[in-house]
Amino acid sequence: MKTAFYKNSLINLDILNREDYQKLYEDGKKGLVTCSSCGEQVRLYLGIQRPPTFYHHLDRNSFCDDPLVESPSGSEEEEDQYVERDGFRLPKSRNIITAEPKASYKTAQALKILQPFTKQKPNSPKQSNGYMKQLYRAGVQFDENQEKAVTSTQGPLLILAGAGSGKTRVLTARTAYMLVEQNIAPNRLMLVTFTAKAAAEMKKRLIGYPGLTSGQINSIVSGTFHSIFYKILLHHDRERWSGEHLLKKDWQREQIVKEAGRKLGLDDKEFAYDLALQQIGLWKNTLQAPQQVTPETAWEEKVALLYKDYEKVKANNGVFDFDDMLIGCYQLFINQPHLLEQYQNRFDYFLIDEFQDINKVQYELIKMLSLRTHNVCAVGDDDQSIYAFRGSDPSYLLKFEKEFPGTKMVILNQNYRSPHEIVETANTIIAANQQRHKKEMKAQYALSVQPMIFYPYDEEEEATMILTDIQEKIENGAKPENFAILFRTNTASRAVFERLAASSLPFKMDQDVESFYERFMVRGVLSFFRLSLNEDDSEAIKNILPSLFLKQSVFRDLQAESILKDCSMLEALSHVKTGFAFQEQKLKKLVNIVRSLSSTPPLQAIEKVEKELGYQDFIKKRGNEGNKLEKGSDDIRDLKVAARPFSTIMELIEHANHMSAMNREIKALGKKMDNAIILSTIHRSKGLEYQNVYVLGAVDGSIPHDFSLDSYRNGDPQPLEEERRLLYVAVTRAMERLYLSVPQYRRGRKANPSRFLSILKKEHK
Ligand SMILES: Nc1ncnc2c1ncn2[C@@H]1O[C@H](COP(=O)(O)OP(=O)(O)OP(=O)(O)O)[C@@H](O)[C@H]1O
Repeated sequence: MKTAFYKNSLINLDILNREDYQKLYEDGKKGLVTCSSCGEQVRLYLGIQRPPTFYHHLDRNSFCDDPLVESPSGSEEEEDQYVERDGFRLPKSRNIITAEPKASYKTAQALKILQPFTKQKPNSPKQSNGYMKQLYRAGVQFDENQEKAVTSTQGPLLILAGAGSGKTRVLTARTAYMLVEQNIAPNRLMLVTFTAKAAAEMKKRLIGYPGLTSGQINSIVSGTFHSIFYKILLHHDRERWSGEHLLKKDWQREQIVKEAGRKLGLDDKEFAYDLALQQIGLWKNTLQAPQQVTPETAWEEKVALLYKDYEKVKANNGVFDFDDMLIGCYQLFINQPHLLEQYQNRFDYFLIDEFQDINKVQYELIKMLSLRTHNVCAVGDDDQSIYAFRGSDPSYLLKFEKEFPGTKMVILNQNYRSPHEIVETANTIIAANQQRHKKEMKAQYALSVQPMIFYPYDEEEEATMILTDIQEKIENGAKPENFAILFRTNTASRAVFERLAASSLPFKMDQDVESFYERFMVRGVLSFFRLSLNEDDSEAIKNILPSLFLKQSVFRDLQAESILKDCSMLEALSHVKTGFAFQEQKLKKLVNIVRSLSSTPPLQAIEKVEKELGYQDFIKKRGNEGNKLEKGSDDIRDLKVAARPFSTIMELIEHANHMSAMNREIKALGKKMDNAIILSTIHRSKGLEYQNVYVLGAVDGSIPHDFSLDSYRNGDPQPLEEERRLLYVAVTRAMERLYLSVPQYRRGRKANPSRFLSILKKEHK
């Protein structure tokens, strides 16, 4: 059904502005839309599987005929036939207008897969015997290459394992094989994983393998680089490296750099200290001491000064951070060669997972420890290297054969996770990367269900369409834990979060994701709104000070002023003496502008804050502070999209409060929840698999991220290649179905489909 009654008018989906679909969808749920024929309540279907249509709420499968379409009278000008009502452009008459369709609905598209599926069973191992036979009998199968990777235990070995090719299976079987078949003492083996979770998963799998005792499994030296090397440090200097001296929390580290920043005259709330710490971590992980750093930008120059101070303060107070665990061990081995020798003799075999994400200090540690035996087994996939911003360097994987002479290489290219259609899509995407070992994944089966690209109008509709799709699938028997919604950066998940929070579906997300409305820039704008509603909101006053270029110490002056002059905190701003006539003048004008916000509709109010209260200038200034991943201006554009459904700032503030509370609640619940839809960044999804995967925002600027496009324009193609790998990682998480979302508008502007998808269309049409 294309037509319905809404706000006393007959509306037609083909003519309605596309941006109004979402509102119509929501009003349908409130019972405000009725059938054009029978008068029953109808709702708008906004999903992926079918084009938008009205359906009867009480009986979804019964549809009435649309009324006969009448031609518009030729005398009236087209525009005269419409009336604006509540921001909606509605036809004046109760007849349907058959004008040119204004909507640009684009039907979801199944990617046609050119390469037909040919069932090519991977070679079975020629003649497995000994422990391998036992594994087979226990139901753990291997193909020829997997078995080769398991049983080639002597000398350096590089296992290039594509996505879903069973590298976890191979690593665990190899460990078991060495212990049972080759009688290697478990404590001669070092097994390094990227996360503690992966190490636990490996142990869990090992317990299920034949011939192993839990005593043996527990004697293996396994864990992350940090956990293993920290134990070594503790063993040699328990006092210095005691856990109580560890800066466990980000805020502890931030406190030190902030203190250093104050000495440099940097503002606490204004300077991007989180990013500064990330940069310091990157320098540390690439073994660049403070005096060795060569800053490339003015921002890096400031961070380099903070780095110097940070290290000095830590040393003076006898505290250390996580990065120091690896650097400390590296220095221990360099300064005390006899200890290095001791550990070289202690370990015979090294198994390193996720080798593509190894950084310099980790690499150097393994290199020096394995000098005696060269028994290093590196497992990795250069196509899944996505942590360069943290100092990871896939070139260690690419140059492994050179660095470890006599390396044997095994390529695992059978994908056991996903059907042919998904594997082919992933192959096509990643083939465009220049810097990689060329390899093509082969699927084991085809599903005849193609990955889909769908085209929501914007982020809001994207969230609605995905939720509809999930609900449909759950009604057909799927479980919430079968779904993952993946995105490039956390801010991109706002609309999906809001839609899920309003539904009864269980979902969970990473613990460190702050609510969109708590983001620094967003909080700043909302604080102006809060002040317009309550002129004594002291939290809001504190939050707006940075954007007025006032120090936090001004807060105390304002408190005093408001008592002395018996005025509100907001009014007190007009009495602040900054010593700059221009600034004082601005503060005087500010009070009335802030007051006027309470009666301004949210979108205009945001613009007022930007233009009349100088927020745009503030963002521009902060934009120079080196943050290349998250721009303040993007947050404000996101806020405008989020604010669209609200007619007053009071409503918007209530919504923001509610969403922040939901964020805390979901995080608290999430820890205990296993059966839930997963909301995750692509980075965090690595190594995991889900039946149904939705990838948000497959548009330029999101994937690939804007900053990588900037780098590309400036002649550096590396970040763009990493972005392509990110899409590859996202796509290869899907075990059955994959949906790529290409919103037509993002952050209020027309968006272009991700350049990474153009090859799919070319190849697959
Ligand atoms: N030889 C095999 N036969 C059948 N199934 C297999 C085989 N090898 C691996 N699998 C299955 O394939 C899936 C993917 O394996 P695994 O999770 O070990 O892949 P991975 O290489 O670690 O993936 P990624 O790097 O993409 O995270 C798992 O469900 C695993 O049980």
